[in-house]
Amino acid sequence: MDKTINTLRKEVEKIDIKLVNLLAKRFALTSEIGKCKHYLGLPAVDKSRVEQFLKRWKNMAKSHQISTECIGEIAQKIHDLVVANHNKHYQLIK
Ligand SMILES: O=C(O)C(=O)C[C@]1(C(=O)O)C=C[C@@H](O)C=C1
Repeated sequence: MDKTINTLRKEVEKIDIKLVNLLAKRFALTSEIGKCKHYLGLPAVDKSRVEQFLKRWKNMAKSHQISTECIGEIAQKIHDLVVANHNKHYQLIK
């Protein structure tokens, strides 16, 4: 049993590393988007893109049979962090 829990934890840790690496890549890309928005005079939030983003995440949650509410909260948090970063670094229009 001890061996099982340790093996499972090792797998979880590997996934955590992948998740954080992917998040770092996503934040780097959205930061570039923030720079583009600054030069193009666009606002930090793009409502239609947020809706698509949340819908995409929730659909993926459904296909994996995991909570759409939980995935929606994670997606919303990521979006809010991106918008905060856009506003902090690029002072985009509201
Ligand atoms: O695509 C953009 O315009 C972004 O700034 C990226 C992003 C996202 O994290 O996916 C964040 C803020 C916008 O409201 C929409 C989408």
